[in-house]
Amino acid sequence: MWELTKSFTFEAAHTLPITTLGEASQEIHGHSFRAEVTVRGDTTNPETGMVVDFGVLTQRLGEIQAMLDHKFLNKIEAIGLPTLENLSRFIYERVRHIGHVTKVSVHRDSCRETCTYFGPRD
Ligand SMILES: Nc1nc2c(c(=O)[nH]1)N=C([C@H](O)[C@H](O)COP(=O)(O)OP(=O)(O)OP(=O)(O)O)CN2
Ligand SMILES: [Zn+2]
Repeated sequence: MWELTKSFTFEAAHTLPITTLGEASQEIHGHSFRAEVTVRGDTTNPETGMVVDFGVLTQRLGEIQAMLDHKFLNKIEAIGLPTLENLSRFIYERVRHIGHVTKVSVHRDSCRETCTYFGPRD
């Protein structure tokens, strides 16, 4: 079994109305985010030797990055409130068709925070 991981970064603004961190989080402000998508496979395609072509991942993650980079995340209705939980699920739902996506992590390194989504419970 193999797991392949590809990451991308995006810079985005948000506001979180409800947090114990107070006013700074409630004002509109920006962060650098780093997202990692992991795809699992038991077999490789005998013609390519690959579980999934990183080129396919690069293409799809580029499209998702364009949806998020330099955006005000609160305006993207499909995210909901722009927490790391909702961001990781938003990305998972847009990449899951590529293969067996086991997890999507979103890191906010400046805060030393990471959230990982493993998909819905069966
Ligand atoms: N379960 C969660 N809890 C919290 C989340 C979250 O996504 N999931 N997010 C926050 C805050 O947005 C987060 O902690 C960042 O806080 P913020 O005030 O925006 O960050 P800083 O100013 O410290 O960040 P810098 O990038 O260093 O300026 C709270 N809880
Ligand atoms: Zn924030």
